[in-house]
Amino acid sequence: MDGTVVRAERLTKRYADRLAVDSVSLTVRPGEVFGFLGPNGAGKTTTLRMLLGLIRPSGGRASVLGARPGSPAVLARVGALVEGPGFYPYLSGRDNLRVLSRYRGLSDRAADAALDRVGLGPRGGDRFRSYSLGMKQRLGVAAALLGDPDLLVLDEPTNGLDPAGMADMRRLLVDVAAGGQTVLLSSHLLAEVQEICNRVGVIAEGRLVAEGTVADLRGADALLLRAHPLDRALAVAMQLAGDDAVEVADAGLRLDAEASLVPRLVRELVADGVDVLEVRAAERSLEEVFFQMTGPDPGGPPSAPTAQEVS
Ligand SMILES: Nc1ncnc2c1ncn2[C@@H]1O[C@H](COP(=O)(O)OP(=O)(O)OP(=O)(O)O)[C@@H](O)[C@H]1O
Repeated sequence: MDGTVVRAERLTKRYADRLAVDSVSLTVRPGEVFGFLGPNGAGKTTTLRMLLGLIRPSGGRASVLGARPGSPAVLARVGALVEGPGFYPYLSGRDNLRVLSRYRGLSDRAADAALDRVGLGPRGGDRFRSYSLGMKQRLGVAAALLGDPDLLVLDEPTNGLDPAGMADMRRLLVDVAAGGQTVLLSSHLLAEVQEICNRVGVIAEGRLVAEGTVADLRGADALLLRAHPLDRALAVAMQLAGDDAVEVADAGLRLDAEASLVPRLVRELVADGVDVLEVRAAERSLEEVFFQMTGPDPGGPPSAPTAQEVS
């Protein structure tokens, strides 16, 4: 393995004339929580299914833990929650896990350990059908954790959970990664990804539009300048930061430049007779970035969404 847990290269899936996944390349590194973020129908599940060897790509290739997705050596080291797991409603959570555990040649102890790991130990004797949605979802993660896999692949693990259930799930996943396991999860919830993921891949209409850390994607190195008169300030700013690095925004200027430019910028503005009213670092929220990248006019000004959910 070359230091990556998952490597997808131009992975593509076509259904008739629909390109569900269009040439997606990404890497997931050991021990990280990688968030695969995109609106409904963007191609997240299809990509995860290809990485698990559940469906065959129409093009491109992928390796998981250094081998072909779905190969027996890989399957033993990957735990997944992609389609809702089929649990027996009349069996207890513990017995459900023991069934799965035996099926995979593991001991009952492995099942009990996984149950404890997701905090369901005390309710392990209750029937599955009496579980809340959050508990069912946690049991699904416990099933994926059976046998301590090196990689956990989870499709929308917090889908349908209430805020407390979501917070529980987030804690659990951060805890899993802290123990050294790698987590690849998909989500359409920005806040969630922002909170728990080390790195993010953003997918829209089948295409990966960005990959990087949350800080990378936000592009923290920008400055907002309010000054008068604005046209003179614009000329000075362009001279210093470059023509393409300055745009008019929010009744001022936005410069793609590092904070180290501020003293020189202010000096030159003042020397040119410009009144400097405000200079500050601009940090875009991941939400703004997301809408900018996935919206109908990529690269245009972001809309101003207020909801945390993007679909
Ligand atoms: N078996 C299939 N046959 C035909 N089209 C499919 C099939 N599976 C997925 N698609 C289409 O591929 C596109 C991507 O679907 P996918 O389920 O991967 O998206 P997603 O990002 O996981 O969305 P969601 O968050 O709604 O699950 C959609 O347009 C979907 O209708």
